[in-house]
Amino acid sequence: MALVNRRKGMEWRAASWMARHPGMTGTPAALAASVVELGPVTTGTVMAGLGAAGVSWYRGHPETFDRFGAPVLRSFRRRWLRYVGRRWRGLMIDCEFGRENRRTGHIEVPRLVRVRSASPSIDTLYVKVLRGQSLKKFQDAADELSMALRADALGIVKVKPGVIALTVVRGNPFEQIIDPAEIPADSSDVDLSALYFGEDEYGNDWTEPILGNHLLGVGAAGSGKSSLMWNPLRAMGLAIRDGLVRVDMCDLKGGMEAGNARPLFNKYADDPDKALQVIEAFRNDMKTTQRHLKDEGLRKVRVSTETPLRVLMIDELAMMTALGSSSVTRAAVKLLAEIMTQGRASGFAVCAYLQEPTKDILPVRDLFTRRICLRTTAENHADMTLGDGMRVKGALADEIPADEEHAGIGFRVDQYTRKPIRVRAGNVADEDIEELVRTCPAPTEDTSNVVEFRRDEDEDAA
Ligand SMILES: Nc1ncnc2c1ncn2[C@@H]1O[C@H](COP(=O)(O)OP(=O)(O)OP(=O)(O)O)[C@@H](O)[C@H]1O
Repeated sequence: MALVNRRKGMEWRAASWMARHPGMTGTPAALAASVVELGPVTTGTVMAGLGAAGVSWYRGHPETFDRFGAPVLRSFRRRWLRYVGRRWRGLMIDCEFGRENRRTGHIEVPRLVRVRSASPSIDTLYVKVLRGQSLKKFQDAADELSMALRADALGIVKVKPGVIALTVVRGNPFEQIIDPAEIPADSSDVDLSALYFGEDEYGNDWTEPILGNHLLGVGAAGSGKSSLMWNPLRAMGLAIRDGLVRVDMCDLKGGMEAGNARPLFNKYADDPDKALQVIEAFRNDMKTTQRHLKDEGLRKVRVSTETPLRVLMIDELAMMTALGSSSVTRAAVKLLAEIMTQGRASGFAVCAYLQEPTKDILPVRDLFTRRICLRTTAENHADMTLGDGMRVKGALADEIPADEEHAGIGFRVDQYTRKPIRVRAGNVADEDIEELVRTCPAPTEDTSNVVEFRRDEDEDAA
Protein backbone atom coordinates (compact mmCIF):
# COMPACT_ATOMS: atom_id res chain seq x y z
CA MET A 1 0.00 0.00 0.00
CA ALA A 2 1.35 3.44 -0.89
CA LEU A 3 2.36 5.74 1.96
CA VAL A 4 -0.02 8.66 2.53
CA ASN A 5 1.01 11.99 3.93
CA ARG A 6 -2.43 13.35 4.78
CA ARG A 7 -4.37 13.02 8.05
CA LYS A 8 -7.80 11.42 8.13
CA GLY A 9 -10.55 13.82 7.04
CA MET A 10 -12.25 16.05 9.60
CA GLU A 11 -15.60 14.21 9.29
CA TRP A 12 -13.95 10.85 9.99
CA ARG A 13 -12.14 12.22 13.00
CA ALA A 14 -15.40 13.73 14.26
CA ALA A 15 -17.17 10.40 13.75
CA SER A 16 -14.56 8.46 15.69
CA TRP A 17 -14.66 11.08 18.50
CA MET A 18 -18.45 10.62 18.66
CA ALA A 19 -18.08 6.86 18.80
CA ARG A 20 -15.61 7.21 21.68
CA HIS A 21 -17.88 9.60 23.59
CA PRO A 22 -21.42 8.26 23.10
CA GLY A 23 -22.71 10.19 26.14
CA MET A 24 -21.57 13.54 24.76
CA THR A 25 -23.25 12.94 21.42
CA GLY A 26 -26.16 10.77 22.50
CA THR A 27 -27.53 13.21 25.08
CA PRO A 28 -27.93 16.23 22.76
CA ALA A 29 -29.28 13.89 20.05
CA ALA A 30 -31.86 12.44 22.47
CA LEU A 31 -32.84 15.97 23.55
CA ALA A 32 -33.24 17.13 19.98
CA ALA A 33 -35.30 14.03 19.12
CA SER A 34 -37.46 14.61 22.17
CA VAL A 35 -38.10 18.26 21.23
CA VAL A 36 -39.11 17.20 17.71
CA GLU A 37 -41.22 14.24 18.80
CA LEU A 38 -42.73 15.38 22.12
CA GLY A 39 -42.44 19.13 21.81
CA PRO A 40 -40.39 21.67 23.78
CA VAL A 41 -42.88 21.88 26.68
CA THR A 42 -42.85 18.15 27.48
CA THR A 43 -39.07 17.97 27.04
CA GLY A 44 -38.60 21.02 29.27
CA THR A 45 -40.91 19.55 31.91
CA VAL A 46 -39.04 16.23 31.94
CA MET A 47 -35.70 18.05 32.19
CA ALA A 48 -36.96 20.27 34.99
CA GLY A 49 -38.31 17.18 36.79
CA LEU A 50 -34.93 15.44 36.51
CA GLY A 51 -33.17 18.59 37.74
CA ALA A 52 -35.55 18.92 40.68
CA ALA A 53 -35.06 15.23 41.56
CA GLY A 54 -31.29 15.74 41.51
CA VAL A 55 -31.50 18.83 43.73
CA SER A 56 -33.79 17.11 46.21
CA TRP A 57 -31.44 14.09 46.34
CA TYR A 58 -28.51 16.49 46.94
CA ARG A 59 -30.34 18.33 49.70
CA GLY A 60 -32.40 15.52 51.18
CA HIS A 61 -29.87 12.71 51.37
CA PRO A 62 -26.36 14.19 51.33
CA GLU A 63 -24.76 10.91 52.41
CA THR A 64 -25.93 8.84 49.44
CA PHE A 65 -25.52 11.79 47.06
CA ASP A 66 -21.87 12.30 48.10
CA ARG A 67 -21.27 8.59 47.86
CA PHE A 68 -22.92 7.78 44.53
CA GLY A 69 -24.00 10.95 42.70
CA ALA A 70 -21.14 13.34 43.35
CA PRO A 71 -18.29 11.16 41.98
CA VAL A 72 -20.12 10.74 38.65
CA LEU A 73 -20.85 14.47 38.30
CA ARG A 74 -17.36 15.42 39.45
CA SER A 75 -15.69 13.01 36.99
CA PHE A 76 -17.79 14.43 34.16
CA ARG A 77 -17.10 18.04 35.10
CA ARG A 78 -13.36 17.49 35.47
CA ARG A 79 -13.14 15.53 32.22
CA TRP A 80 -14.79 18.31 30.26
CA LEU A 81 -13.35 21.34 32.08
CA ARG A 82 -10.03 20.58 33.73
CA TYR A 83 -8.76 17.98 31.28
CA VAL A 84 -10.66 18.97 28.14
CA GLY A 85 -9.01 18.33 24.73
CA ARG A 86 -6.80 21.39 24.19
CA ARG A 87 -5.68 21.61 27.80
CA TRP A 88 -4.73 17.97 27.92
CA ARG A 89 -2.95 18.23 24.61
CA GLY A 90 -1.00 21.29 25.76
CA LEU A 91 -0.04 19.55 29.00
CA MET A 92 1.22 16.48 27.18
CA ILE A 93 3.22 18.56 24.71
CA ASP A 94 4.70 20.72 27.51
CA CYS A 95 5.83 17.59 29.35
CA GLU A 96 7.34 16.26 26.10
CA PHE A 97 4.95 13.41 25.51
CA GLY A 98 3.84 14.77 22.12
CA ARG A 99 5.37 13.33 18.95
CA GLU A 100 5.25 14.50 15.37
CA ASN A 101 3.80 12.06 12.89
CA ARG A 102 6.52 12.03 10.25
CA ARG A 103 4.12 11.49 7.39
CA THR A 104 1.36 13.93 8.23
CA GLY A 105 3.32 16.44 10.33
CA HIS A 106 0.54 16.31 12.94
CA ILE A 107 1.57 16.30 16.65
CA GLU A 108 0.13 13.22 18.33
CA VAL A 109 -0.28 13.00 22.12
CA PRO A 110 -1.26 10.19 24.52
CA ARG A 111 -5.05 10.06 24.62
CA LEU A 112 -7.03 10.61 27.80
CA VAL A 113 -9.54 7.77 27.75
CA ARG A 114 -11.27 8.11 31.11
CA VAL A 115 -11.35 10.34 34.17
CA ARG A 116 -12.57 9.10 37.54
CA SER A 117 -12.77 11.32 40.55
CA ALA A 118 -13.27 9.22 43.69
CA SER A 119 -13.22 12.26 45.96
CA PRO A 120 -12.84 16.04 45.58
CA SER A 121 -9.07 15.80 45.99
CA ILE A 122 -8.36 12.67 43.94
CA ASP A 123 -8.53 12.23 40.16
CA THR A 124 -7.51 9.09 38.29
CA LEU A 125 -6.66 9.71 34.63
CA TYR A 126 -6.55 6.68 32.35
CA VAL A 127 -4.22 7.41 29.45
CA LYS A 128 -3.60 5.47 26.24
CA VAL A 129 0.08 5.97 25.51
CA LEU A 130 1.54 6.34 22.03
CA ARG A 131 3.24 3.38 20.41
CA GLY A 132 6.83 3.19 21.64
CA GLN A 133 6.17 5.05 24.90
CA SER A 134 6.83 3.14 28.11
CA LEU A 135 5.59 3.30 31.67
CA LYS A 136 9.14 4.18 32.68
CA LYS A 137 9.10 7.25 30.42
CA PHE A 138 6.11 8.56 32.38
CA GLN A 139 7.60 7.59 35.73
CA ASP A 140 10.86 9.38 34.84
CA ALA A 141 8.86 12.52 34.09
CA ALA A 142 6.80 12.26 37.30
CA ASP A 143 8.14 15.59 38.63
CA GLU A 144 7.25 17.53 35.46
CA LEU A 145 3.82 15.87 35.25
CA SER A 146 3.13 16.50 38.89
CA MET A 147 3.97 20.23 38.51
CA ALA A 148 1.93 20.53 35.33
CA LEU A 149 -1.07 18.79 36.92
CA ARG A 150 -0.62 20.84 40.13
CA ALA A 151 -0.59 17.60 42.09
CA ASP A 152 0.61 17.20 45.65
CA ALA A 153 1.11 13.50 45.04
CA LEU A 154 1.13 11.59 41.78
CA GLY A 155 0.98 7.83 41.24
CA ILE A 156 1.75 6.31 37.83
CA VAL A 157 0.98 2.66 37.14
CA LYS A 158 0.26 0.40 34.18
CA VAL A 159 -3.38 -0.69 34.03
CA LYS A 160 -3.19 -2.90 30.94
CA PRO A 161 -0.98 -3.05 27.85
CA GLY A 162 -0.86 0.43 26.34
CA VAL A 163 -2.88 2.10 29.12
CA ILE A 164 -1.51 3.76 32.24
CA ALA A 165 -3.26 5.47 35.14
CA LEU A 166 -2.12 8.77 36.61
CA THR A 167 -3.51 9.15 40.12
CA VAL A 168 -3.51 12.83 41.05
CA VAL A 169 -3.94 13.88 44.67
CA ARG A 170 -4.33 17.60 45.40
CA GLY A 171 -4.17 19.46 48.67
CA ASN A 172 -4.29 18.25 52.25
CA PRO A 173 -7.88 18.33 53.48
CA PHE A 174 -6.63 17.70 57.01
CA GLU A 175 -4.74 20.79 58.00
CA GLN A 176 -6.17 20.65 61.51
CA ILE A 177 -5.48 18.00 64.12
CA ILE A 178 -8.70 16.05 64.72
CA ASP A 179 -10.04 15.69 68.25
CA PRO A 180 -10.04 12.19 69.73
CA ALA A 181 -13.22 10.14 70.16
CA GLU A 182 -15.38 11.28 73.06
CA ILE A 183 -15.91 8.87 75.90
CA PRO A 184 -19.72 8.46 75.80
CA ALA A 185 -21.67 9.63 78.83
CA ASP A 186 -23.39 6.26 79.24
CA SER A 187 -22.70 2.73 78.05
CA SER A 188 -26.06 2.75 76.25
CA ASP A 189 -24.62 5.54 74.04
CA VAL A 190 -21.86 3.25 72.76
CA ASP A 191 -22.63 2.24 69.20
CA LEU A 192 -20.63 -0.89 68.42
CA SER A 193 -21.69 -0.68 64.78
CA ALA A 194 -20.15 2.80 64.37
CA LEU A 195 -17.17 3.56 66.59
CA TYR A 196 -15.67 6.99 66.01
CA PHE A 197 -12.14 6.97 64.58
CA GLY A 198 -11.80 10.51 63.19
CA GLU A 199 -12.96 12.40 60.08
CA ASP A 200 -13.02 11.73 56.38
CA GLU A 201 -11.94 14.25 53.78
CA TYR A 202 -15.50 15.56 53.41
CA GLY A 203 -15.50 16.54 57.08
CA ASN A 204 -17.90 13.70 57.99
CA ASP A 205 -17.34 11.50 61.02
CA TRP A 206 -15.31 8.45 60.17
CA THR A 207 -16.68 5.41 61.99
CA GLU A 208 -16.04 1.69 61.78
CA PRO A 209 -18.19 -1.17 63.07
CA ILE A 210 -16.52 -3.56 65.47
CA LEU A 211 -19.33 -6.00 66.20
CA GLY A 212 -19.02 -8.82 63.66
CA ASN A 213 -15.78 -7.44 62.24
CA HIS A 214 -12.01 -7.76 62.46
CA LEU A 215 -9.98 -4.62 61.96
CA LEU A 216 -6.49 -4.25 60.52
CA GLY A 217 -4.46 -1.03 60.78
CA VAL A 218 -1.33 -0.80 58.63
CA GLY A 219 1.24 1.99 58.70
CA ALA A 220 4.95 2.64 58.81
CA ALA A 221 6.71 3.61 62.03
CA GLY A 222 5.39 6.95 63.22
CA SER A 223 2.39 6.97 60.86
CA GLY A 224 -0.07 7.20 63.77
CA LYS A 225 -1.24 3.60 64.21
CA SER A 226 -1.72 4.16 67.92
CA SER A 227 -4.67 6.46 67.17
CA LEU A 228 -6.38 3.53 65.42
CA MET A 229 -6.20 1.72 68.72
CA TRP A 230 -7.05 4.42 71.25
CA ASN A 231 -9.95 6.05 69.41
CA PRO A 232 -12.10 2.89 69.37
CA LEU A 233 -11.11 2.18 72.98
CA ARG A 234 -12.27 5.66 74.01
CA ALA A 235 -15.45 5.28 71.93
CA MET A 236 -16.20 2.01 73.78
CA GLY A 237 -15.07 3.44 77.16
CA LEU A 238 -18.12 3.04 79.39
CA ALA A 239 -19.09 -0.24 77.78
CA ILE A 240 -15.69 -1.53 78.95
CA ARG A 241 -16.33 -0.21 82.46
CA ASP A 242 -19.82 -1.76 82.54
CA GLY A 243 -18.60 -5.17 81.36
CA LEU A 244 -20.34 -5.07 77.98
CA VAL A 245 -17.02 -5.07 76.16
CA ARG A 246 -13.97 -6.97 77.36
CA VAL A 247 -10.65 -6.20 75.77
CA ASP A 248 -7.58 -8.43 75.83
CA MET A 249 -4.42 -6.57 74.88
CA CYS A 250 -1.20 -7.94 73.42
CA ASP A 251 1.23 -5.06 73.35
CA LEU A 252 4.20 -6.47 71.52
CA LYS A 253 6.11 -3.21 71.66
CA GLY A 254 7.23 -4.58 75.00
CA GLY A 255 4.45 -2.77 76.82
CA MET A 256 5.45 0.69 75.54
CA GLU A 257 2.06 1.45 74.02
CA ALA A 258 -0.48 0.19 76.53
CA GLY A 259 1.55 -0.70 79.60
CA ASN A 260 0.09 2.24 81.55
CA ALA A 261 -3.47 1.35 80.62
CA ARG A 262 -3.64 -2.15 82.09
CA PRO A 263 -6.76 -1.46 84.20
CA LEU A 264 -8.70 -1.21 80.93
CA PHE A 265 -7.93 -4.74 79.92
CA ASN A 266 -9.31 -8.09 80.84
CA LYS A 267 -6.00 -9.72 79.98
CA TYR A 268 -2.68 -8.17 79.08
CA ALA A 269 0.54 -9.50 77.57
CA ASP A 270 3.70 -7.72 76.56
CA ASP A 271 5.78 -10.52 75.04
CA PRO A 272 5.03 -13.17 72.39
CA ASP A 273 4.90 -16.13 74.78
CA LYS A 274 2.38 -14.50 77.10
CA ALA A 275 0.51 -13.16 74.08
CA LEU A 276 0.14 -16.68 72.73
CA GLN A 277 -1.52 -17.71 76.00
CA VAL A 278 -3.87 -14.74 75.75
CA ILE A 279 -4.79 -15.62 72.18
CA GLU A 280 -5.32 -19.27 73.05
CA ALA A 281 -7.54 -18.36 75.99
CA PHE A 282 -9.48 -15.97 73.72
CA ARG A 283 -10.04 -18.85 71.27
CA ASN A 284 -11.19 -21.13 74.11
CA ASP A 285 -13.64 -18.48 75.31
CA MET A 286 -14.96 -18.23 71.78
CA LYS A 287 -15.57 -21.98 71.73
CA THR A 288 -17.40 -21.77 75.07
CA THR A 289 -19.56 -18.93 73.80
CA GLN A 290 -20.32 -20.83 70.60
CA ARG A 291 -21.53 -23.81 72.67
CA HIS A 292 -23.63 -21.48 74.81
CA LEU A 293 -25.24 -19.90 71.73
CA LYS A 294 -25.91 -23.33 70.27
CA ASP A 295 -27.56 -24.52 73.48
CA GLU A 296 -29.74 -21.41 73.50
CA GLY A 297 -30.63 -21.90 69.83
CA LEU A 298 -29.12 -18.53 68.87
CA ARG A 299 -27.22 -17.82 65.67
CA LYS A 300 -25.73 -14.54 66.83
CA VAL A 301 -24.63 -13.08 70.11
CA ARG A 302 -26.62 -10.30 71.81
CA VAL A 303 -24.11 -8.14 73.63
CA SER A 304 -24.75 -8.18 77.36
CA THR A 305 -22.74 -8.56 80.54
CA GLU A 306 -23.29 -12.31 80.25
CA THR A 307 -22.08 -12.42 76.67
CA PRO A 308 -19.93 -9.30 76.23
CA LEU A 309 -18.29 -8.28 73.00
CA ARG A 310 -14.78 -9.66 73.24
CA VAL A 311 -12.00 -7.72 71.56
CA LEU A 312 -8.47 -9.01 71.08
CA MET A 313 -6.10 -6.12 70.32
CA ILE A 314 -2.62 -6.89 69.04
CA ASP A 315 -0.10 -4.11 68.49
CA GLU A 316 2.89 -5.07 66.29
CA LEU A 317 1.12 -8.19 65.04
CA ALA A 318 4.18 -9.16 62.98
CA MET A 319 5.83 -10.34 66.21
CA MET A 320 3.13 -13.01 66.49
CA THR A 321 2.80 -13.99 62.84
CA ALA A 322 6.33 -13.82 61.45
CA LEU A 323 9.08 -12.33 63.53
CA GLY A 324 8.79 -14.37 66.74
CA SER A 325 10.04 -17.91 67.27
CA SER A 326 8.66 -20.37 64.73
CA SER A 327 6.70 -22.43 67.28
CA VAL A 328 4.93 -19.27 68.51
CA THR A 329 4.20 -17.89 65.06
CA ARG A 330 2.87 -21.20 63.73
CA ALA A 331 0.52 -21.58 66.68
CA ALA A 332 -0.54 -17.91 66.63
CA VAL A 333 -1.40 -17.90 62.92
CA LYS A 334 -3.51 -21.03 63.37
CA LEU A 335 -5.35 -19.61 66.36
CA LEU A 336 -5.94 -16.25 64.68
CA ALA A 337 -7.29 -17.97 61.57
CA GLU A 338 -9.70 -19.95 63.74
CA ILE A 339 -10.84 -16.89 65.69
CA MET A 340 -11.30 -14.76 62.60
CA THR A 341 -13.20 -17.35 60.62
CA GLN A 342 -15.54 -18.30 63.47
CA GLY A 343 -15.61 -15.40 65.91
CA ARG A 344 -17.81 -12.87 64.18
CA ALA A 345 -21.22 -14.27 65.07
CA SER A 346 -20.21 -15.08 68.63
CA GLY A 347 -18.94 -11.56 69.29
CA PHE A 348 -15.19 -12.14 69.17
CA ALA A 349 -13.36 -9.41 67.26
CA VAL A 350 -9.67 -8.97 66.46
CA CYS A 351 -8.07 -5.52 66.03
CA ALA A 352 -4.46 -5.73 64.91
CA TYR A 353 -1.79 -3.24 63.88
CA LEU A 354 1.39 -3.73 61.93
CA GLN A 355 3.87 -2.06 59.61
CA GLU A 356 4.23 -4.44 56.68
CA PRO A 357 1.16 -6.17 55.25
CA THR A 358 2.86 -8.75 52.99
CA LYS A 359 1.58 -12.34 52.98
CA ASP A 360 4.90 -13.51 54.49
CA ILE A 361 4.35 -11.28 57.48
CA LEU A 362 0.58 -11.70 57.71
CA PRO A 363 -0.73 -14.91 56.11
CA VAL A 364 -4.24 -14.26 57.52
CA ARG A 365 -4.49 -10.77 55.98
CA ASP A 366 -7.62 -11.50 53.96
CA LEU A 367 -9.60 -12.50 57.04
CA PHE A 368 -9.72 -8.90 58.26
CA THR A 369 -13.02 -7.38 57.25
CA ARG A 370 -12.14 -3.70 57.85
CA ARG A 371 -8.76 -2.32 56.90
CA ILE A 372 -7.11 1.04 57.21
CA CYS A 373 -3.88 2.01 55.50
CA LEU A 374 -1.89 4.92 56.92
CA ARG A 375 1.44 6.08 55.48
CA THR A 376 3.42 3.15 54.07
CA THR A 377 7.00 2.68 52.95
CA ALA A 378 6.22 0.75 49.77
CA GLU A 379 3.92 1.40 46.81
CA ASN A 380 2.26 -2.00 46.92
CA HIS A 381 1.29 -1.86 50.62
CA ALA A 382 -1.89 0.11 49.88
CA ASP A 383 -3.18 -2.57 47.50
CA MET A 384 -2.13 -5.33 49.88
CA THR A 385 -4.05 -3.70 52.71
CA LEU A 386 -7.10 -2.24 51.01
CA GLY A 387 -7.48 -4.52 47.99
CA ASP A 388 -6.26 -4.71 44.42
CA GLY A 389 -6.47 -1.52 42.39
CA MET A 390 -6.99 0.81 45.36
CA ARG A 391 -3.76 2.69 44.77
CA VAL A 392 -4.76 3.45 41.17
CA LYS A 393 -8.08 4.73 42.47
CA GLY A 394 -6.30 7.15 44.76
CA ALA A 395 -4.89 5.43 47.85
CA LEU A 396 -1.38 6.86 47.47
CA ALA A 397 -0.39 5.88 51.00
CA ASP A 398 3.29 5.75 50.10
CA GLU A 399 3.15 9.43 49.05
CA ILE A 400 1.94 10.70 52.43
CA PRO A 401 4.79 12.80 53.82
CA ALA A 402 6.63 11.15 56.69
CA ASP A 403 6.26 13.92 59.24
CA GLU A 404 4.14 14.50 62.32
CA GLU A 405 1.93 17.00 60.47
CA HIS A 406 0.61 14.09 58.44
CA ALA A 407 0.41 11.48 61.22
CA GLY A 408 -2.92 9.69 61.44
CA ILE A 409 -3.76 10.38 57.76
CA GLY A 410 -4.54 7.39 55.58
CA PHE A 411 -7.16 5.62 53.53
CA ARG A 412 -10.12 3.37 54.09
CA VAL A 413 -12.39 1.78 51.48
CA ASP A 414 -16.03 2.79 51.25
CA GLN A 415 -17.92 -0.49 51.53
CA TYR A 416 -20.59 0.48 49.00
CA THR A 417 -18.67 2.26 46.26
CA ARG A 418 -15.39 0.32 46.77
CA LYS A 419 -13.49 3.60 46.45
CA PRO A 420 -10.68 4.74 48.72
CA ILE A 421 -11.54 7.64 51.01
CA ARG A 422 -8.91 9.80 52.71
CA VAL A 423 -9.32 9.86 56.46
CA ARG A 424 -7.56 11.25 59.48
CA ALA A 425 -7.76 9.63 62.89
CA GLY A 426 -8.38 11.69 66.01
CA ASN A 427 -5.17 12.48 67.86
CA VAL A 428 -5.25 10.69 71.21
CA ALA A 429 -2.76 12.35 73.57
CA ASP A 430 -1.39 10.83 76.77
CA GLU A 431 -3.92 12.84 78.85
CA ASP A 432 -6.78 11.34 76.80
CA ILE A 433 -5.49 7.84 77.54
CA GLU A 434 -5.14 8.71 81.24
CA GLU A 435 -8.72 10.01 81.26
CA LEU A 436 -9.92 6.76 79.70
CA VAL A 437 -8.05 4.62 82.21
CA ARG A 438 -9.31 6.74 85.10
CA THR A 439 -12.95 6.74 84.07
CA CYS A 440 -13.38 3.34 82.44
CA PRO A 441 -11.41 0.60 84.20
CA ALA A 442 -12.66 -2.88 83.36
CA PRO A 443 -14.67 -4.62 86.13
CA THR A 444 -12.31 -6.70 88.23
CA GLU A 445 -14.99 -9.25 89.09
CA ASP A 446 -15.81 -11.52 86.20
CA THR A 447 -19.59 -11.45 86.05
CA SER A 448 -19.90 -13.54 82.93
CA ASN A 449 -21.33 -17.03 83.19
CA VAL A 450 -20.10 -17.90 79.76
CA VAL A 451 -16.56 -16.72 79.49
CA GLU A 452 -14.47 -18.04 82.32
CA PHE A 453 -11.22 -16.38 81.59
CA ARG A 454 -9.97 -14.14 84.41
CA ARG A 455 -7.06 -11.83 84.96
CA ASP A 456 -4.02 -13.41 86.55
CA GLU A 457 -3.60 -12.73 90.22
CA ASP A 458 -0.16 -11.29 89.67
CA GLU A 459 -1.49 -8.89 87.04
CA ASP A 460 -4.10 -7.59 89.44
CA ALA A 461 -1.45 -7.18 92.07
CA ALA A 462 0.70 -5.25 89.63
N1 LIG B 1 -4.22 11.03 64.54
C1 LIG B 1 -3.13 11.77 64.76
N2 LIG B 1 -3.12 13.09 64.48
C2 LIG B 1 -1.99 13.82 64.69
N3 LIG B 1 -0.84 13.32 65.18
C3 LIG B 1 -0.79 12.02 65.47
C4 LIG B 1 -1.93 11.18 65.27
N4 LIG B 1 -1.60 9.92 65.63
C5 LIG B 1 -0.32 9.98 66.04
N5 LIG B 1 0.16 11.23 65.95
C6 LIG B 1 1.51 11.66 66.33
O1 LIG B 1 2.45 10.99 65.48
C7 LIG B 1 3.52 10.43 66.21
C8 LIG B 1 3.66 8.95 65.92
O2 LIG B 1 2.45 8.31 66.23
P1 LIG B 1 2.35 6.78 66.70
O3 LIG B 1 3.23 6.53 67.85
O4 LIG B 1 0.91 6.49 66.82
O5 LIG B 1 2.94 6.04 65.45
P2 LIG B 1 2.95 4.49 65.19
O6 LIG B 1 2.41 4.26 63.83
O7 LIG B 1 2.28 3.76 66.31
O8 LIG B 1 4.51 4.23 65.18
P3 LIG B 1 5.33 3.01 65.77
O9 LIG B 1 4.91 1.80 65.02
O10 LIG B 1 6.74 3.40 65.55
O11 LIG B 1 4.98 2.98 67.23
C9 LIG B 1 3.22 10.73 67.68
O12 LIG B 1 4.07 11.76 68.08
C10 LIG B 1 1.80 11.20 67.73
O13 LIG B 1 1.64 12.28 68.63
